[in-house]
Amino acid sequence: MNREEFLASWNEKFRPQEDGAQLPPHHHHCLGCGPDNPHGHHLTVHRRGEEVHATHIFDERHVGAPGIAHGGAVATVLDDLFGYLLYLTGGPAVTRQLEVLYASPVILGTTYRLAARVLRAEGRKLYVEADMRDVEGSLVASAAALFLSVDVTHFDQGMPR
Ligand SMILES: CCCCCCCCCCCC(=O)SCCNC(=O)CCNC(=O)[C@H](O)C(C)(C)COP(=O)(O)OP(=O)(O)OC[C@H]1O[C@@H](n2cnc3c(N)ncnc32)[C@H](O)[C@@H]1OP(=O)(O)O
Repeated sequence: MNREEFLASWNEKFRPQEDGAQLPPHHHHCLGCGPDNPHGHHLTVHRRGEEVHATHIFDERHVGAPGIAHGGAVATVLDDLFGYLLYLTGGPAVTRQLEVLYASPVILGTTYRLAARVLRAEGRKLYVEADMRDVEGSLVASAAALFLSVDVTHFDQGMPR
């Protein structure tokens, strides 16, 4: 994606989102949610009140120990889910710090439910938390992160030169 295409999608992505709405992917090749990334998680995320929710099944592409999701893949999904809170807070930000608690193994081929929320905002700082549970409601992982808001020039660093 070039800079012009990225900017063109900006206003559409950060418009107000109704409760219940499916939120747009960060971009089409995003590792967490891009529908066109063959290595990605293809997360589908909805607004639920002041939270964002997703249902996810990890597969063989995300394996760590046999039959168990790699911890980095779990962190990727939690981090990307945090990125959806930005549609509720109204502007782009990036992860400055991410902490993941792995409560029990995440089993491939199993359905998990994820939810994320903003704890507080202080200037550019956005403190967020998320949890991932099995269908019985038991916690398998949780995360806390600090996002820092950025302006569009931040993303120039990744654009083709
Ligand atoms: C279309 C969709 C697009 C939207 C894109 C969404 C995509 C979502 C994808 C999922 C999320 C990602 O993976 S994002 C990708 C991974 N993250 C990144 O690549 C970020 C790499 N890091 C950076 O570029 C930089 O470190 C920044 C921009 C995050 C921050 O740099 P900076 O702007 O210079 O900030 P800095 O001055 O250091 O700190 C700002 C303030 O925060 C405080 N601060 C800094 N760290 C901490 C800390 N750990 N705990 C408390 N406070 C802290 C500082 O003291 C300071 O406070 P004070 O003095 O002001 O009080």
